Amino acid sequence: MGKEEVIVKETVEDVTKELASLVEKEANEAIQSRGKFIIGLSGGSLVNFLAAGLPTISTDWSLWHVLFCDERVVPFNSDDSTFGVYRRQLKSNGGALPLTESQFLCVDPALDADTAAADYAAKVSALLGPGRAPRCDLLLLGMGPDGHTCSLFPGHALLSVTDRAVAAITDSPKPPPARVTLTLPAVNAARAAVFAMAGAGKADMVRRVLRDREPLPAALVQPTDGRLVWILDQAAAAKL
Ligand SMILES: O=C(O)[C@H](O)[C@@H](O)[C@H](O)[C@H](O)COP(=O)(O)O
Repeated sequence: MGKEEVIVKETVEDVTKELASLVEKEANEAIQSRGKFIIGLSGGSLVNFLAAGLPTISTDWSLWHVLFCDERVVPFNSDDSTFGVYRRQLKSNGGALPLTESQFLCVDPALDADTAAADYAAKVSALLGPGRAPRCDLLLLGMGPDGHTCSLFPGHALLSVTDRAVAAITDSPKPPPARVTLTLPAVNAARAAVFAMAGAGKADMVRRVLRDREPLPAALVQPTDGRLVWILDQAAAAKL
């Protein structure tokens, strides 16, 4: 297992800054060593952290490739589409995120979930190489109130998938039901994985994962040869 760090900052603004500086460092190291930066994004409150933090960083944006740790199989103009949410950020305020749509590797919402997963898996291998454990430079993850991360839910059969990097789910307990997600082998192959979160609403689950070490999906994120970083505000860390 790689190295785990838990960073506790005072406020949500400090979480945003810490996350932005970590992304900047990882991006610039990846670009320096490998000529490109491959980052996996999630939805939820992470989008707000990134919309506030990314414009402050200094990097060669043209060398970024963005994929999704998971995505809902819904049209891009649906409020449930994670790409849709980021796309609105690209367009707002003259571009809150300094990236272009063509830099995103998207799950095709015109396909059914299984076909969309196969199509997304092909796009991921074209970028990262074949296999069940492609190596992203950085994955930014969220954690739901049940301890899920990506579309890996507690007790779900997808947690035992080890033979592929990408899988479909059509019975997600959290709507919408049809999604495409990276699997645990792909998540744990990352060079770095980061959970960033804030607020008292996260405190119980943060305790269950980080202190009690319950085998919830978020706790199964343990990059085998990479960094794991949790960035919390004081409210989210209150029960550690
Ligand atoms: O598709 C989903 O189920 C959500 O996008 C999910 O993955 C999200 O990251 C967590 O539920 C945390 O959400 P918050 O960051 O908004 O608390």
